[in-house]
Amino acid sequence: MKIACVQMDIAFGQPDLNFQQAAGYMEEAVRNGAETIVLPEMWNTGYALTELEALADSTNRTLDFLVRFAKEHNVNIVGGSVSTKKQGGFYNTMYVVNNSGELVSEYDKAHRFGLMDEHIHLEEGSGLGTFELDGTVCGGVICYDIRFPEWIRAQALNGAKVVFVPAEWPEARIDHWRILLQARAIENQCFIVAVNRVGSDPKNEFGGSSMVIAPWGEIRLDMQKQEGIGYADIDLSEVEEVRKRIPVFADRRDPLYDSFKKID
Ligand SMILES: NC(=O)CCC(=O)C(=O)O
Repeated sequence: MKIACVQMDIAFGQPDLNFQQAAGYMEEAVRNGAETIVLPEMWNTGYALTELEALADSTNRTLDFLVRFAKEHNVNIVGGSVSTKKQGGFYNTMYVVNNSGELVSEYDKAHRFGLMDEHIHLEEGSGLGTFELDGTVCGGVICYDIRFPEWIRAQALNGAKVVFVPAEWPEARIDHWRILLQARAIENQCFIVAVNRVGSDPKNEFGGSSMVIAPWGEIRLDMQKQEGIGYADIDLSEVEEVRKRIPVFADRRDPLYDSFKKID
């Protein structure tokens, strides 16, 4: 699977500009042979959370755009995430469209990040976010979700061999980002494909460092703070190989963990 990570800047509260930018990067990725394109978190509006009533996608604009592009170019798209308006309120939503133009996942961010006011403006999702691309079970989580190891584990236990992580992660905590992603790859013995934005908004400067991490923990792509597209080829047989070498999944002891589960 040749993956293209789009580490873009995002214009604050300007969806039209962001759609234009994303389309440009996606066309470049296709020209360079990408089979799967990955976008960052909230790429339509950025964290313009107080303006969601006017700006959040309530018309399927994103989905139509991704479906059309995927079909026309025969490419999978992990559509980062966008702000959406649905019944019940606003969400931080990841759409995944396969290379036939079929929507294979619509995942709403499960854990809201208080330091960026998500708990005030957004609803939380409750779906798992696993899906299939080219016959491989994949997972998708969004940014702050990676601080919850049990959440990524749930995806791995449901078969995910590649977990995609779009983000808007500030530079101030970029060391957490790097370490958490590497830990999630090693403990779940899966590929992690993580795409963060660069640039800044009125409150934060963002740290880039989009990465592709192999199941043994090696960093195969590290974009640091460079704006643009990074590419990595991933060989899915590595997942089986690592899981055979150290059979973490076979050695797990669910009944033991359950017996010590703290009930509030
Ligand atoms: N957009 C986010 O979820 C940011 C998460 C973050 O910065 C963190 O430290 O966690």
